[in-house]
Amino acid sequence: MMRWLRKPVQSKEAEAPSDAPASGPTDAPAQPITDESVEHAPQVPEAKPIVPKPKDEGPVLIVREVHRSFPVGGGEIHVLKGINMEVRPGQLVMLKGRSGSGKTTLLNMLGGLDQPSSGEILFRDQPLHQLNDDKRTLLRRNQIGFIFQAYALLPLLSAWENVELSLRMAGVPQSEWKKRVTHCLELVGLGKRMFHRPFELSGGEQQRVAIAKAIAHRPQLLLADEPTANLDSQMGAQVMSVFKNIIHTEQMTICMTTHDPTILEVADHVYEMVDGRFIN
Ligand SMILES: Nc1ncnc2c1ncn2[C@@H]1O[C@H](COP(=O)(O)OP(=O)(O)OP(=O)(O)O)[C@@H](O)[C@H]1O
Repeated sequence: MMRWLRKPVQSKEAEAPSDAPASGPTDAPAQPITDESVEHAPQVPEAKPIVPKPKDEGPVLIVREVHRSFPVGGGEIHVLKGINMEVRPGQLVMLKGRSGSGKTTLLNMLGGLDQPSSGEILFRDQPLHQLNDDKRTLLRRNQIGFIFQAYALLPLLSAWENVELSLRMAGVPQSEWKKRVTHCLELVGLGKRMFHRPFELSGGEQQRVAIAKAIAHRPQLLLADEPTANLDSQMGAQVMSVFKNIIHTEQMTICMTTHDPTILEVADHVYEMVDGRFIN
């Protein structure tokens, strides 16, 4: 479901690119997942760390007593009811819970797409809950990557062009595009599919293009809303394998929502949400 689109929040990602260069680690050598290895991947393959986990310099995200209510009709619906959590560098954190429990509402706030009714969200010590729209847009553009259940690729552009577009939007200098696009597509195992358009790719391959697109500008934090929901179990396992690989090679931190109990075992931490609260 295109859940992010129905929320009354604004993304300015489509506006003119910022001049600020993307920050983050320099290209670590890609540990390519070849098309062959990905296609024959076991359930959830172990990622081989080729560089150490990112140095733990304190939490990437701190969430304190977050509440979120929405006006509905003449009243109000209280969706998040006092969320506390912490995400540390290099972690893969999952939010699990039934439909309607509030996972997407929380993920939107972690990415600065929406703001809490009360409470605090610190992203690398920056108070997301206090930043205005323009500052949150800039922070998202440079430091956060998003992956949606429905891939969100531009259908007329090739995999290459889709990833390149994200570098253009983030204001990354053009001289870096070729190397970075190649690196990201190889990293997700699509070195041989770079010039295919979305309709020429399988669902799993399209999701991997979406991942390459989301990480191209080297965000510190990658947020994914049900990234495996449209995929069969083998393709879902491939996506999880790519996530583990990205954490090690790109020094990123990932927070995702899921319904799928079969992928929970690869998480470093699972928060279970019931009716707007964590029960663990
Ligand atoms: N903008 C909004 N206005 C009113 N209600 C909203 C709004 N956004 C979310 N809600 C409500 O908040 C509740 C939680 O929604 P949310 O999308 O966060 O759940 P979820 O756990 O992500 O569900 P799913 O697994 O189906 O994606 C739902 O009852 C939903 O209708």
